[in-house]
Amino acid sequence: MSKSKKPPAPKQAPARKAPAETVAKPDLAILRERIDGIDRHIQQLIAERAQFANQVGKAKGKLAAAVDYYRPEREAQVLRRVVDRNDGPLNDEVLVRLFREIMSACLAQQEPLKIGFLGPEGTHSQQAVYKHFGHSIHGLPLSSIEEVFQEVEAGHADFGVVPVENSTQGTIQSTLDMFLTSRLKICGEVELRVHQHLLSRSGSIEDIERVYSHPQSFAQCKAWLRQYLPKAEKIPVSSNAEAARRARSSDDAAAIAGISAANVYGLKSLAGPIEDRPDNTTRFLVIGRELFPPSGNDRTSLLVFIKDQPGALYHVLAPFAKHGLSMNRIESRPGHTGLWQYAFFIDIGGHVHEDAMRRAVEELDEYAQEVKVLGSYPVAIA
Ligand SMILES: O=C(O)C(=O)C[C@]1(C(=O)O)C=C[C@@H](O)C=C1
Repeated sequence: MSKSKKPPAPKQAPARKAPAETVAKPDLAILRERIDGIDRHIQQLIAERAQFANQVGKAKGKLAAAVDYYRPEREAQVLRRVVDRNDGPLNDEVLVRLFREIMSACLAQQEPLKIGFLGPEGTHSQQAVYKHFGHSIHGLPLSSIEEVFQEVEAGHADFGVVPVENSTQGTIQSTLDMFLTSRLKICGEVELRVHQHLLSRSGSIEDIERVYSHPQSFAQCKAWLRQYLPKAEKIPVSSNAEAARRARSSDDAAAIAGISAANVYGLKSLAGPIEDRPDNTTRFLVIGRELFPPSGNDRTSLLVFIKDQPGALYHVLAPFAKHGLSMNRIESRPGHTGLWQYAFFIDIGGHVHEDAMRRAVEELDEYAQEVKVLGSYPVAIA
């Protein structure tokens, strides 16, 4: 969709600058009155929107649970329109966040969604949950990526959010490997800019003798640690939030974690952001029990099992090229069913309900031992 921009204002002769004393200052009381009026209007519109969303819920019929009302493809369309309409001054990310919260609250009128994530409270996974589902949800902090899959499979959680790759550190293999055997589907993706901080209960970096963090976060801050805390002991733990929990026990300990862990565990940020690359981003997948319809800008993830033989990779790639589909990512892993059998994880632009993708998958199916559609889901927004 093309972004409709306002036409440029007609050129005028530059206004002559008035002497300083004659420039009229905006009247604070008048401006606040305008803001009050706009707030009244926004509130009225939000209430009206919530009523319509409630009616949409009723139009869907008597459904069993909140998860049956959730429509990620529709939410993606709503948010893309927000981005298309945006002419500032707020940026796309901010506006998407606001509208996401409105939809989250509208959906929670039925019942809040239950979302499992790699806990405890304060992890980047929890931030990814809020970014994708808004705050009107019931978050379930779980102790491992495996447990997130199990809780969604068992129906105790409606969806799960798991990290799959980081721009600095690469793939999170334990997540990919879960898909080798899981029946769950990928229903969405979230991209989160990850900022790391050095957190401690003491106010000073000179006191720090031990640093706790997840191995991935240590790796993201390697150069910074070498420069500023070369002598401190680095202790790997299961999550950044666990690191923050440990760091609160003494003044000579610190954790590398997101700033939200500082609030949860009562710590101060001694330095941050401290990640070596300023564009450090983690991609998360939303996992659920069903496949949703196309949103208009989707990605499909496939798992293709293939024997290690000449031309294997060519046969995997050829059908997508033939049908004009672009591949974003391909990664091979040893399969789970036999020696020298390989599994390719592939991400391609498009949805399996669309013709080109359906045909490409059918052609691939003839050659591969097994093709598993892991999911077709809206491309991450802002
Ligand atoms: O359009 C729908 O199907 C709705 O239920 C409404 C709405 C919204 O607030 O816009 C709410 C929840 C869904 O996940 C998608 C959109």
